[in-house]
Amino acid sequence: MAMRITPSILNADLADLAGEITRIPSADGLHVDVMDNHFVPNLTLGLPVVEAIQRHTELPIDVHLMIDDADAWAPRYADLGVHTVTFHVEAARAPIRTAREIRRLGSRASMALKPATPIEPYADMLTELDMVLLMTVEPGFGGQKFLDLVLPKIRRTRELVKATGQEIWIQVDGGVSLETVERCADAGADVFVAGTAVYRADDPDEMVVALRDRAIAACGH
Ligand SMILES: O=C(CO)[C@H](O)[C@H](O)COP(=O)(O)O
Repeated sequence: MAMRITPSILNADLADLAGEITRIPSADGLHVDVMDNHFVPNLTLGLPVVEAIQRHTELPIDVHLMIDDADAWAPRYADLGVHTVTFHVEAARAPIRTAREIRRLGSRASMALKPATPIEPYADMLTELDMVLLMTVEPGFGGQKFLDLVLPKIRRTRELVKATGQEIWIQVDGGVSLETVERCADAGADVFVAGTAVYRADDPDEMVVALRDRAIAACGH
């Protein structure tokens, strides 16, 4: 199974995004956190900045919407032609319709769950998704401590994904580091968002490679 590292730019130098992106050529994608100061208590960037980032990288862009009214906004990001659009189930009134709309517009559809949101109620809609994002911190800020309590949910999600017979990626986001990546991979994750670990490293690209190597070594599924 492929293990993918998608660094989050949240902890990069946001005033030099174009430069920061060039520091991670080995990444499998670029994770862009969109926050609205309503769904989460933090504010980052929106459509115009994502559009600008697209002009500066060939990396697949993975937009993580931490915003209210996900049903209305998610298609606007898919319309930009990004690789993946992730919306939070807690912010969506019609998650199946929204996932279908993202796919119809040509992006991969992904749904995120906060640490306390269970996966079981959404088992039947997994086939509408290309990826499930399991938050391993409360969404809103980089640099938080990884929540071990999410590990059983990663295992359960892997079981449910296996049962679909489809290739649905499981992404983890928050506190992912050289210390925690193995636990996530062993539990069943295959896409890893890392912000602080990558952008606070002396050599961010070396850290991307090291994280992926550890994930591959620990993959227990
Ligand atoms: O979605 C996020 C916060 O809501 C970030 O992507 C995440 O926290 C990554 O940062 P770090 O690796 O520093 O935890």
